[in-house]
Amino acid sequence: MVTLSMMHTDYTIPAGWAVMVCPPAVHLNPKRYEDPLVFNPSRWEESTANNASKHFMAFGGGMRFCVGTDFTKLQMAVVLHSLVTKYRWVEIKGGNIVRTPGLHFPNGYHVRLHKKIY
Ligand code: HEM
Repeated sequence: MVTLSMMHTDYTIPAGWAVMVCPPAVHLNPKRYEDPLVFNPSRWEESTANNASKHFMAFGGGMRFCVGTDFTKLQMAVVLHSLVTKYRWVEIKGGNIVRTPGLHFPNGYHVRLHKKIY
């Protein structure tokens, strides 16, 4: 909560306003992440940091840092890898993306998965 009106860059933050961090805006910062809108899991290959930083806060930070972080990353790697390599994806309908700045699919995004036959 801002107790006294203050200026930040060109913006005035009036007294009484709450200031919150917007993680999606942080995670889509092109100055920090190359082509942030591109699905590129390989971007994390060189990453050694496992904790929150001011540039990565998907799992919170500080003393409330998500205890499921490592489990979740492993699950996502296994499930996503399987979905992408073992199935063919066919779009059915939807797919409009709204960033507000959170990611929303207002009409849903329907796909049909076909198991690949080798
Ligand atoms: C994509 C998956 C996940 C995301 C994005 C996520 C995100 C978060 C975030 C942002 C917090 C911090 C909340 C706060 O600051 O109050 C949190 C806390 C927590 N998460 Fe997760 N989480 C995920 C998966 C999981 C899983 C799979 C588990 C358990 C197996 C888990 C267990 C917890 C617990 C217990 C806390 C509270 C930690 C504490 O307060 O000390 N999370 N998570």
